[in-house]
Amino acid sequence: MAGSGVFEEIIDGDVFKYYSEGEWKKSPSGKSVSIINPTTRKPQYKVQACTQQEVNKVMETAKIAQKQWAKTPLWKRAELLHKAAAILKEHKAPIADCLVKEIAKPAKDSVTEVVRSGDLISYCAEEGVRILGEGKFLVSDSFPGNERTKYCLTSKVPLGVVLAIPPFNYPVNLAVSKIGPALIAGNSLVLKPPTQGAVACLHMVHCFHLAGFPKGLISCVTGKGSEIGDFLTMHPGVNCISFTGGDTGIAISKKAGMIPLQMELGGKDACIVLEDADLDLVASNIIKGGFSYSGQRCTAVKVVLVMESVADTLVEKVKAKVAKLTVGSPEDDCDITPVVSESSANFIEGLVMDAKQKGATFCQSYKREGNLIWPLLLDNVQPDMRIAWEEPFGPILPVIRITSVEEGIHHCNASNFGLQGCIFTRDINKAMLISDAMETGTVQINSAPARGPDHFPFQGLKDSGIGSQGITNSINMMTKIKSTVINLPTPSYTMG
Ligand SMILES: NC(=O)C1=CN([C@@H]2O[C@H](COP(=O)(O)OP(=O)(O)OC[C@H]3O[C@@H](n4cnc5c(N)ncnc54)[C@H](OP(=O)(O)O)[C@@H]3O)[C@@H](O)[C@H]2O)C=CC1
Ligand SMILES: O=C(O)[C@H](O)COP(=O)(O)O
Repeated sequence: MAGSGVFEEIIDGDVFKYYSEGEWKKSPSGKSVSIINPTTRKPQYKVQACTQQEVNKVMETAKIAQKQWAKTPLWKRAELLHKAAAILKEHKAPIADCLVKEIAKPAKDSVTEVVRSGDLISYCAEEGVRILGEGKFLVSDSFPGNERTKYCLTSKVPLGVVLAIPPFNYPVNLAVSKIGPALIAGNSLVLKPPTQGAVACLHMVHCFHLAGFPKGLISCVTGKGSEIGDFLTMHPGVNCISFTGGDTGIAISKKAGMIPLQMELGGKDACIVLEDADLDLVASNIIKGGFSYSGQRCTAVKVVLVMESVADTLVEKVKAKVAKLTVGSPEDDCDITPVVSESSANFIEGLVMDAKQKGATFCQSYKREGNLIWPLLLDNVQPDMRIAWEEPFGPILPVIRITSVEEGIHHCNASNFGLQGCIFTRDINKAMLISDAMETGTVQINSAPARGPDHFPFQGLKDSGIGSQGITNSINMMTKIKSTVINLPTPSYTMG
């Protein structure tokens, strides 16, 4: 049960505490925020509604703790991260249970998210000691007009205080994908968890507490993004923001000061299917890519662009697989579970009704009970339908029939998003040409889009983001280069 056993100290009555100065605290605001269980649609948990005062305190202590942490040897930082990873994995069951109740993620996937997060932290520790242990040595005589009188030593140094804001769909994993790189690189970290997913995040933060990280190095302030978000992102104490979520990220990037930003935002990942594709492979990937976690993944397949000549066959294969998807509660580990909120379900329904009115072919009847929406494949979608362009973040998948590859590439590139895309063909030469033409951060050949494995680079173009994630890129992004130049009175060339 949440807040029991080793997690007892993170709860006060029925309200979960926030984490500041190495301690679990109640907000003097006396206010709390309810977390609604997407399945029951009833309040499940409560968290503190932190105020600007608490944010100020957290920033102040994060700055002080970072100075000391930057002087902590890399191997010691890595050792603590490995310890936190082990504790997190040891307590995967209660944390996964929070995910089931807060975001209706199927039970098995919830456990996978926690285990994957532990592995991610350990990989950060290993990668960090390697890449941060190396710098550059440059000599001056490679630039015209110089003798060898200057040696330049460069190293990667921390940025300071990193603000991490993850979204609801991977609250734990997308939090540690920011925490791990920030800490190994010598930064301190302030986490603002998504409201849906906050309790899972608080449990995860307690695992870092139990591992023995210094006081103030990690903090976690809870509350609605709409209430404390601006104060956090515009806070002068923040030296870097790593954000994953929707359009909010675009607004943040306009408001944030002159600090490095890492933004992973929405996507409308296209799946281009050529005539020579293995249609069974395509159908399986459309199911996995389009419907896992009920389509609530930024990397979900969000539009299928299939050559007309194979469209009928492919649609039949996908329909047969959709019929086998189980629909119900996350506790029962169903494939399709309730979407995160009523407003999200209403938004999805709006897209479905628009497609209906404009003449899309419904491969199943539309069905909804509360936040639970049955999987739906929409065929013969046309460019004037909203579903052709907008991200449903739900189990609804549009199919657009194309008569040329160029038409598919054009649709993909006309989107304001550019996260990932995929191509199915047996011809690698064609696949490469199409991949090069697609304006997306990643193109998968013969598989559905995916962020993982977590050390792969992960980036979005256009409205899909700024910068690149993935463990190595995040560590590098959360550092800056510092040079020290040794000036010699006379040229000196090293002899062998
Ligand atoms: N590219 C990627 O890697 C991913 C992209 N996404 C995208 O995220 C969206 C769905 O996730 P969702 O969580 O609803 O996204 P949101 O953008 O609504 O929220 C993301 C985070 O931002 C917080 N937030 C809200 N308002 C502010 C603010 N003014 N300032 C600072 N933070 C704020 C939220 O807190 P609170 O919950 O309290 O409102 C939450 O922690 C989809 O568009 C999806 O594509 C999702 C996952 C991965
Ligand atoms: O949050 C998301 O949706 C992701 O970053 C996608 O992750 P996945 O491809 O591993 O599901």
